[in-house]
Amino acid sequence: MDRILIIDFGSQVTQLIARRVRESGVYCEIHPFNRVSEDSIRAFDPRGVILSGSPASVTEIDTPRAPQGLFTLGLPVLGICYGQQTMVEQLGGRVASSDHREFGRAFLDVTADCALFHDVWAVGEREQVWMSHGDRVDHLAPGFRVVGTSDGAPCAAIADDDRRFYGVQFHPEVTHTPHGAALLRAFTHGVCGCAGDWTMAAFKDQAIARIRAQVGAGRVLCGLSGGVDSAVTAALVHEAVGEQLACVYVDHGLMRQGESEQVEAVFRDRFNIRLVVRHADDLFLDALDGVTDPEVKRKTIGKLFIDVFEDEAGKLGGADFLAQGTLYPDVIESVSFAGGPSVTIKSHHNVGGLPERMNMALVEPLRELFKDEVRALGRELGLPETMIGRHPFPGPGLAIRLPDQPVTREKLDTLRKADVIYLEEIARAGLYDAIWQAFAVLLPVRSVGVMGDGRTHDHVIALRAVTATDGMTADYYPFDHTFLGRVANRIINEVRGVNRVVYDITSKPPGTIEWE
Ligand SMILES: Nc1ncnc2c1ncn2[C@@H]1O[C@H](COP(=O)(O)OP(=O)(O)OP(=O)(O)O)[C@@H](O)[C@H]1O
Ligand SMILES: O=c1[nH]c(=O)c2[nH+]cn([C@@H]3O[C@H](COP(=O)(O)O)[C@@H](O)[C@H]3O)c2[nH]1
Ligand SMILES: NC(=O)CC[C@H](N)C(=O)O
Ligand SMILES: [Mg+2]
Repeated sequence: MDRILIIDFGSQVTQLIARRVRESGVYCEIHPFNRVSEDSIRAFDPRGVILSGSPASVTEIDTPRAPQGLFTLGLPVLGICYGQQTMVEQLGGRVASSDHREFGRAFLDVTADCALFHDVWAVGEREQVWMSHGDRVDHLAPGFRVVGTSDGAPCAAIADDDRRFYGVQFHPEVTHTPHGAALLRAFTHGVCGCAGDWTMAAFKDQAIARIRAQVGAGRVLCGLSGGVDSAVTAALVHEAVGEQLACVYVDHGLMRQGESEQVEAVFRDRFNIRLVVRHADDLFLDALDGVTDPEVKRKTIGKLFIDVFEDEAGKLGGADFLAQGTLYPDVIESVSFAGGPSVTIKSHHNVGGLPERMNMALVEPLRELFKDEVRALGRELGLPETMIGRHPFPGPGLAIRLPDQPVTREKLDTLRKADVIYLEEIARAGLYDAIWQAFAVLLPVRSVGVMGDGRTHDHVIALRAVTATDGMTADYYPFDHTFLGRVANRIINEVRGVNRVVYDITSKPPGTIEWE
C-alpha cells in the first residue's frame, strides 16, 4: 500500500495535511519529529515525506530538524512553511527573520513551472494562498530554484525537480488556500507516484483481516453506546469474528429521553450481535449523590463503567479482548512546545484503565481514522444513516450538562424534556446534519419571571450548538432568531420548572463544547 509520511514539527494544522492526503486516496501517518530517524523512515517505507509547519524558528538554535538522512534516501520531500525553512537550512541555504510578516490571506505569483504545479497552476497566474510566518528563505540551497513569490516571501515556492524536493512558504493544507488540496494531490500522485487507491472498501477488508489475526479464537467484549464510533467498531469486529463478540450497553440513568430504547431497538433490529443491556441507574446516581465538582463526576462515572464492564465480562464467562472505538485524533501525539506536560482540561471518561484491571487486550480497529472516515466506513458496512450521522454524545452523559450542581433525578428529568424539544426543532428545521453537536444544559441558577400573571422563580436552560470537523475546535452555530425564539417558547411553555432560555455563543477555544 502506498503511504506518505508526515513529520510533525508542532504546527496547529498538521492534522489537516493528513486529511488532505487521505482525501486524495493515499494512506498517511503523522510522526512527531522527535520520534523519527532515518531508520524509522526506511521502516515505514513511504512514497514521499511531508514536513509540517511549526511555531519554532529555524533561526534559533535547538529548534527541531528533520533527520539529515532523510535527504539522501531518494524520496520526494515537500516542506511546508517551517518544513520548507528547515529543509533549505539543512541543505545549505539560509533562513532569516523578516520585518515583513504575513498572516492570513496572501497572494502567490507563479513565476516558473514545476511538477508540484502540474495541472494546477500556470506561469503568470496570481493565486490566493494562506500564510502564517515571520521567517523566510533568504538564500536557496544548491539545486533549488524559485517557482513562486509573494510580497513577504521572495522564495514562497521552490523546487529541485531532480531530487524531487519542493518547498512552499504558504499552507496548502488549509481551505483558505483554494487550490491547496490539488497541489497536495499533485505531490502525492504526480511527484510521489501514489496510485490513490486507499479507499474505505480496501480499509475495511484489511481491518477485518487484522482483527481475525489478532483475536484468533478469543472472546471480545465491546462497550456499545449508540454512538458512531462504538457502532462501527462493533459491526467491524462482528464481520471479522462473528459470535466471538458480545456487546454491553450501559444505561447509567444519564442518557437522553428515549435513548436507551432507541439504541436497543436499532441495534437488535439491524444486527445479529449478542447485546447485553445493563440498567445501572441506581448504581450511578447513588454514587453521584451530592457530587458537584466536574472532575469528581467524571471520575466517579469512569470508575463505575469499569466495574460494570468487569461484572458483565464475568457473567459472559470472561473475555480476552476489549474492543474500543479509539480514533486517530486520540492517538496522535502532537508535539507540545509549551514545555512540560500539558494541563488536563477535563478527564474524558475513557475505559482506559479497563484492560489492565481486566487483563484484556485492546482491539482498536479505528485507531488510524478520523471521524468522517469512520462515518464512511460505517456506510461501507451498511450501517443505517441515522446511526452514521448521529451527533456525538459524551460517555458521562447528562451528568456534565448539569454544571456546578449535583445530579438529581428531578433535574435530569427537566433537562431531558428541554433537550428533546430542542433536538426535535433542529430536526424539523432540517439543520441536524449541518450541526456537529447540539444539546441543552440546565444551569444552576434560578431567575424570576412572570407566567399567567403569576411570579415564577425557576430554572434557566442554555442551548448549545456547534460546528466542528473533529471536535478539537468548534464554532457556535448561527441559528436565526426566529428559530431560537420558537425553541425558547416551546421549552418555557412545555417544561415545568423552566422560565428562561439563553443561547451559548462561545467558540472552542476559549470555551469547550460541553459545559463541564
Ligand atoms: N452507555 C455506554 N454503554 C457502554 N459503553 C459506552 C457507553 N458510553 C460510552 N461507552 C464506551 O465508551 C467509548 C467512548 O465513548 P465516545 O462517546 O467517545 O464514543 P461513541 O459513543 O462510540 O461515539 P460518539 O463519539 O459519536 O459518541 C464508546 O466507544 C463505548 O465503547
Ligand atoms: O466519550 C466522551 N467522554 C467524555 O468524557 C467526554 N467529554 C466530552 N466529550 C465529547 O468530546 C467532544 C469535545 O468536548 P469538549 O470540548 O467539551 O472537551 C464533544 O463531542 C463532547 O461531547 C466526551 N466524550
Ligand atoms: N507556520 C510556520 O510553520 C511558521 C514557521 C516559523 N515559525 C515562521 O514564523 O516563519
Ligand atoms: Mg458517545
